[in-house]
Amino acid sequence: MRFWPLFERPLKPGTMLAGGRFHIHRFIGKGSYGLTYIAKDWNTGTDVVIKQLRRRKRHKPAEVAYFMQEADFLRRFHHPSIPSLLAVFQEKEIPFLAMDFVDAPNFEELIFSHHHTYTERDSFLLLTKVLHVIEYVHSLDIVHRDLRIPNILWDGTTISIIDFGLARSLNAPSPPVRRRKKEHPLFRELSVRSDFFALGHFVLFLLYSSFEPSSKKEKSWEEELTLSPAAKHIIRRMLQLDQPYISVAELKQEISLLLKCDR
Ligand SMILES: Nc1ncnc2c1ncn2[C@@H]1O[C@H](COP(=O)(O)OP(=O)(O)OP(=O)(O)O)[C@@H](O)[C@H]1O
Repeated sequence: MRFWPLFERPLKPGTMLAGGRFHIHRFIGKGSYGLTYIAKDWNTGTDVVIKQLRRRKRHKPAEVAYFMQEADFLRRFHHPSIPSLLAVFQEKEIPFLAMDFVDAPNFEELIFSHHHTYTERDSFLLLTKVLHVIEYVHSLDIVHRDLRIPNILWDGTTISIIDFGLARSLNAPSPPVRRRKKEHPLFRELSVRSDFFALGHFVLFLLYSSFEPSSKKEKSWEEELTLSPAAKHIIRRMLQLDQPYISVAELKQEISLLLKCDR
């Protein structure tokens, strides 16, 4: 059996990939599947994101299939809020994929580093923008299954959705569902409901950004947040505490009523 060190050293800045087309600028993060970099694409002169499968995963067919599936989905999408796939290639038998770089902060950074705060109205307006993108994804019978705040980017004008590594097709066989330890099973369900469940948490993160605790006692979001009855109703349905939504259209309709009443 081959032994691979647990810590895999990222490629150095200046490394050339794909026959010199991509030039690594910097390493930006490590996901469960591999390593991510910002690079320059010499074909266009623009910055791109390059994902590299971990070396020890390259001989595991399921891991390679997961990795290639993200490339497949990105190839199928044609949407201004989803990065386009630029290339898929191998270097020394390790698969890589290159996609557009989205130059915008994600909501984890906006809330916890930039300390942005969002009212109920702001939160549901932003949720509507995210839902426009997710409606497109669902129209292709694909569910994202990882709509956490680090994967939703906002430059003040455009929402972008990244990281389709856990996305699945609803009508084609896909690699088995894999669940990370401690995560709620409803996050990974093979159904559009998993995206509504995740976006219920997304909207709660936005709403909690302006929350000032008045006591040390931990309470539920319904007790802590001051929300309109319509907002509570929508979040309860997204979190499947009440009847789950069956489509983005149904959810968007309830949000648009809330936003009309709120004017
Ligand atoms: N197209 C992109 N444009 C801009 N930043 C990106 C893009 N794709 C990924 N990133 C950023 O690269 C970093 C690493 O992302 P990646 O998806 O590889 O890992 P992760 O999301 O941290 O891990 P995991 O997928 O295991 O949850 C993150 O900070 C992410 O925001």
